[in-house]
Amino acid sequence: MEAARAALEALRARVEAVQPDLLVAAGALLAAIVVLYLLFDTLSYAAIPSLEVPLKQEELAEELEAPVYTPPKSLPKDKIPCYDPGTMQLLGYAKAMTPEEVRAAIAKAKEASKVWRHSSFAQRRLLLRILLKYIINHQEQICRVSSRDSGKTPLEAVLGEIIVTAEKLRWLIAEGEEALKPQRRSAGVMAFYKSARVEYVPVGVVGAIVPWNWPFHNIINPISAATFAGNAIVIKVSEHASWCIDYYARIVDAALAAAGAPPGLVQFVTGYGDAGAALVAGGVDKIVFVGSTEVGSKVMAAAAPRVTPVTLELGGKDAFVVCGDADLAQVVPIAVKAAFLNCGQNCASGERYIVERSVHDKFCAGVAEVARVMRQGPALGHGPVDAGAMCMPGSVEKVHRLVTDAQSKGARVLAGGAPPAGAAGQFYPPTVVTGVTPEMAIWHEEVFGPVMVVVPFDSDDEAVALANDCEFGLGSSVFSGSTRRARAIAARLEAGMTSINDFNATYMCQSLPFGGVKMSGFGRFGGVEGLRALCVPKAVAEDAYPFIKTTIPAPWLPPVGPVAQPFAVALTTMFYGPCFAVKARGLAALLRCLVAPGGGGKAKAA
Ligand SMILES: NC(=O)c1ccc[n+]([C@@H]2O[C@H](COP(=O)([O-])OP(=O)(O)OC[C@H]3O[C@@H](n4cnc5c(N)ncnc54)[C@H](O)[C@@H]3O)[C@@H](O)[C@H]2O)c1
Repeated sequence: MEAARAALEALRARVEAVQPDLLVAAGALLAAIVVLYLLFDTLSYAAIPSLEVPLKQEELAEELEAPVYTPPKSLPKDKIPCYDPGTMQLLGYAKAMTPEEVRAAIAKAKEASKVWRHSSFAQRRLLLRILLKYIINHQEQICRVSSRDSGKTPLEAVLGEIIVTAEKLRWLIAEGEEALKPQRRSAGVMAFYKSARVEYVPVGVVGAIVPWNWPFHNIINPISAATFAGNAIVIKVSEHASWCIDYYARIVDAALAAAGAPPGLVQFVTGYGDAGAALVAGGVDKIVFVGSTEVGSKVMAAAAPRVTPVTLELGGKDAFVVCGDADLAQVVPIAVKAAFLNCGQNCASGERYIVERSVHDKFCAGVAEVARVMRQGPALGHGPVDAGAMCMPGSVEKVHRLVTDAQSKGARVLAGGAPPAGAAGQFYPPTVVTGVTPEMAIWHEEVFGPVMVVVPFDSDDEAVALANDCEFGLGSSVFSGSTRRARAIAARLEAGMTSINDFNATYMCQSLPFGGVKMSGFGRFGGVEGLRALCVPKAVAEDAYPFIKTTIPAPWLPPVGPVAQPFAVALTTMFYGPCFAVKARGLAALLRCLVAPGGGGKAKAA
């Protein structure tokens, strides 16, 4: 013991003697590594081309001087009126493209796709890096243009247009190639001498149809994934957010040119439903539709004659389950964001709040208090607001119809509940409704507006039943102080995505697939699955060893003899027999076949 202690003391003394030198050397090495890394990082950033995208006066202006727009009885066929939904000021007109023009755009994209499919991942990454650099350096501008066209507040624009887009680009740059690399697969038993793999081959031209709720993210999301997968893309934007596309298309075009991509790789289509229909029927190789369930089913039917594959990202009515043991101080602000972000105009918006009875009243009081103090107004030029305008004409009326229907059937409105009198823009206030029953339309219909519906539950089974009592199944959330309990509830929810103790956290993890079940659609967009869905998963098998190649066994060579089938049966038994004895029986039968008359191919000679 004494000897060990002495040895330890001696060792400590020796380490202490050299320690200062070692520390200095290690510190210097670390500093050198950090400096080198920072130098490399700065130089590689500087090497990414910076885009020059000229802006128009109205894209730069915080406040506009423009006439107020009064929607006409019938819309012009050849152009789309664009206006700021917060002030109703006319921004201008976008072209309503004809079906012929859409087909011409597809043809251009097809030509470009023939070149781009052979591009390297390094070139595709460069394209995304150029985009990311521009986006990060011009966030406020991109957001201002989105806010003006769609009514969202500048803060909401950063959250929904920029952050998720930046994360998507970062993920594709960091992990996209890994997801699309050929993947080795097992060759099986009878093909033991083969090497098998899946190659992810670009489909060609992706046709994407997107809604208006996040006009920047909704275009960069499919453009980045489609081009990274080696495709061209024709993207049909919504007639309710077409003004901003002029600027966003200039960004994309400049990035394509700087990355050396073929002209025509990304084509924008502005127009009404007929332009979308022309895109679906126009011979694209894959359709990604993001929009309502009603139009999504039409798109699916229209894609059927050409058997064009479709991914459908449709409506949602997310359940937000709050257990009695959840931390309400954490939950209430998240619940408010989940319901009211972008005026609730999100496919994955919290709509149905299912709250354990023990905390139901406290939860309602908390969210209603926040909803009541939220200021609403035009997004730009009038000081900060917490909620902006609703983008689509008719949305305010639709939301109000659902709220008043519920009220007339006994529901209670704790906050909001009526559009502000005399407001120039399309506003509906953050609204909290309780006492909702399944007889009310608001329990079933997608509101797509700033309305939080709260219902109580008494047992976890009831919470799950309430959450699943819905035609949609896109996102969902469960909050509980017990992770085990939250996971158990989450596992039973009929939804494509679930966040535990958070809302929509799955979307911040861009490696995850995005999509729903039931009437929320099928197929996945985003993540590894979404990226691969923009490719043909081509199966390839080849000889694994140069000295073994496939030959047709002699008994099977025509004209076949009587042992041809017994030989096949024996071979099957030998390879797939469930135990060694059965396999041995197969081998014995195989040998018998080979020595039988005609077994060595003599039948042919005969
Ligand atoms: N699941 C998701 O990822 C997701 C994301 C955002 C929005 N949404 C859903 O989108 C809906 C709101 O968006 P919207 O009102 O723009 O949806 P929408 O279905 O009315 O329109 C979507 C797009 O389809 C086009 N279109 C219309 N008729 C068409 C046709 N016959 N053929 C082809 N295209 C046609 C429109 O011009 C528009 O560009 C909500 O239901 C929302 O839940 C879903």
